[in-house]
Amino acid sequence: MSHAVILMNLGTPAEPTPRAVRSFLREFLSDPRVVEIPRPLWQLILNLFVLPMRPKRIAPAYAEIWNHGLDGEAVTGSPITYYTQRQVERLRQRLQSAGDPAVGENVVVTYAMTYGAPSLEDTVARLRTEGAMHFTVLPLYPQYSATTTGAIYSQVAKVFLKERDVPEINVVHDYWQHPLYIEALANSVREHWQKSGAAEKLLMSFHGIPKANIRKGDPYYQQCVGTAERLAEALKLSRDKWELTFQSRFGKAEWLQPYTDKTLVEWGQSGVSSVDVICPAFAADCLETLEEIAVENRANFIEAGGKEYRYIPALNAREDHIAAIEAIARSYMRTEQGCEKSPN
Ligand SMILES: C=CC1=C(C)c2cc3[nH]c(cc4nc(cc5[nH]c(cc1n2)c(C)c5CCC(=O)O)C(CCC(=O)O)=C4C)c(C)c3C=C
Ligand SMILES: [Fe+2]
Ligand SMILES: [Fe+2]
Repeated sequence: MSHAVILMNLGTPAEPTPRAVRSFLREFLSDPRVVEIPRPLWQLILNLFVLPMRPKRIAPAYAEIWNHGLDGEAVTGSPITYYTQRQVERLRQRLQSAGDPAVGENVVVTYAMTYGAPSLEDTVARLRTEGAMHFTVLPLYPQYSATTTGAIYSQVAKVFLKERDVPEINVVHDYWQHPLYIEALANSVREHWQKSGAAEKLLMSFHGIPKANIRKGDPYYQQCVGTAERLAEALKLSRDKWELTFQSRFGKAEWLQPYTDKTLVEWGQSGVSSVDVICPAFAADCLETLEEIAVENRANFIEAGGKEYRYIPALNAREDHIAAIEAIARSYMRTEQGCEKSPN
């Protein structure tokens, strides 16, 4: 009998083809946690406009990042899956060699994706047959949003809906202010500065969500601001040296601002010559960092007059990141509770 730790991230298409991207986007964008437009209207828009067109446009971008890593890392397949698998391996090593008998040999570490494969449902079913009694689900989203972490809570509830003896489940809510997460981010910036020198500005770009979600109570914006302020403080950066922006806008509604792409163009035009970009909301490099930030926005900035643009990789499987993830997982695991089966 054992504890199972399940790392979760968004997911990715099975292949970088329009067909596979369409199937992934259908599942992802049909989730009412992600798009809150009333169902019949959204299903119409999704089936008439988004799914016939977007996959053809996005598949070539996926093809560009497929098998491509930063700093010569030999990535295979989709980077988000590759890095999540490396995180699992490193966390497994740390937890299993911890010498803590309550955790030690009894802990199983694996991952699931909210959309695409492997699903949470399949993963939990497999772990149950292997004897897992306690589950710690760790969404790799440092900042809570109903569109990401909230969607995982919904899936957890659904997976156990038909079970009589529901196991003990802990879901990590957020970790934007965890000191080890902030420290790992700060270390990654400092290492980058040591290698390449510090640029004029540090841009902290977070994945956006619709602005209306914040008005309805999503705490995501406040947690992004909190993260950015803590990171700037750890780096001893004065307020004029950094900015917080939001990327990856989707659809016609107003999203959180300032927008990353607009800010970089304005900076290029107004004489900012060098910029370092970090994406603290992404635990693993993926399409939104490797393509949108490292390629598209670089081109925007240079075209607008900027000279040097450097993307600081996501924390991925860095040891200090895994140390943070380990501490967060442990704080949610009730190891003092044994894993024995109830007497019958
Ligand atoms: C309404 C649409 C979307 C919301 C809200 C949203 C929030 C959100 N997403 C992430 C993290 C990731 N998103 C990724 C890709 C992606 N996101 C959307 C749309 C919304 N995201 C789309 C349509 C896509 C697919 C690409 C595209 O068609 O543009 C990814 C990368 C996946 C990969 O395969 O590499 C990540 C990671 C967060 C953190 C977030 C809210 C906080
Ligand atoms: Fe997204
Ligand atoms: Fe246990």
